[in-house]
Amino acid sequence: MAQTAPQLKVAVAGATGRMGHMLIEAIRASGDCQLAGALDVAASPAIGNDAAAFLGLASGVPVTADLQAGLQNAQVLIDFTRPEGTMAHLKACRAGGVKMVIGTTGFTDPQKREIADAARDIAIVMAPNMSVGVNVTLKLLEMAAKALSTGYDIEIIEAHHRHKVDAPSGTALKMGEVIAEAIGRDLKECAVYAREGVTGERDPSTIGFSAIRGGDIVGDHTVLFAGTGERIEITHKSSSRTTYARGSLRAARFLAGRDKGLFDMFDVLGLR
Ligand SMILES: NC(=O)C1=CN([C@@H]2O[C@H](COP(=O)(O)OP(=O)(O)OC[C@H]3O[C@@H](n4cnc5c(N)ncnc54)[C@H](OP(=O)(O)O)[C@@H]3O)[C@@H](O)[C@H]2O)C=CC1
Ligand SMILES: O=C(O)C1=N[C@H](C(=O)O)C[C@H](O)C1
Repeated sequence: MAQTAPQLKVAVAGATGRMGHMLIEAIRASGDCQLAGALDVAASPAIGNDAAAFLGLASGVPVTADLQAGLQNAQVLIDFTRPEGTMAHLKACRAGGVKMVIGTTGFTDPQKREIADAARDIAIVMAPNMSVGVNVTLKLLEMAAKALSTGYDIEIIEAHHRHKVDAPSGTALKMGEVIAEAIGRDLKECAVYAREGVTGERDPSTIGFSAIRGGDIVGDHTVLFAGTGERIEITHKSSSRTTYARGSLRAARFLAGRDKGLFDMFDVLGLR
């Protein structure tokens, strides 16, 4: 008799959001993962509906706001919601021994510390960008920043859709952190998030951020190293959210072999 391989049981938080839908579609198409739960806010009109109804399909998994019900069959929760939602899900996952892939952005430092603390009990992959391309770009930036640490002004420009609620994007901040670390600066001390009025000349030790919001832009990031007589631009452009969903499933599979610890996409992709 043919043996069927065991499937990874994955729950999705923010199941009716932009990423939630992409994830449910990717899980159904994967062949090795199974949708095991679908969470959303209690006020969502989709509560009680089948989580795959937006695809015209039946998964047998209802959208629920009850964390215990949504997590009871899951090995991993993939969370693309808001920081306050993620923190509530984190507590439930820690209590229930459910691993987490966290794609949500906009966390405060205390929230990040709480996530790191939870990783003493459960395995977590957390990254502001799950795409392979962005994570390879982060490695390119590390190299470029080291070579261009003096004589080049560093500016990070990001553009996203009109619905995005946090700025700068988590990816832009991560780019800033990677660059700052590569050249021995502290992003908290050198980041400039806004310029208006008489700003004075640019301080060469700063890293500037600019955020554009409009239309349906999926996510563009450019790091500009502006020198005298030349400038270098390293750009990544997302044209579809499928890359984030595929990366999230890679992260979920990576967690299948881990019991605890905090990991990122460098760990998942072997880029460390
Ligand atoms: N790491 C990565 O690769 C990527 C990260 N992101 C990040 O993922 C997050 C979600 O993005 P996106 O899918 O576009 O956003 P959406 O607004 O489309 O989806 C968010 C989902 O989370 C739900 N939600 C909102 N607040 C809460 C809460 N307090 N508790 C539980 N659920 C909640 C929303 O429900 P409702 O709509 O009913 O309020 C919605 O279903 C953002 O932080 C974004 O920056 C996005 C893309 C890639
Ligand atoms: O909100 C989004 O859409 C995205 N958010 C992430 C971020 O804040 O970096 C990743 C990607 O850029 C899309």
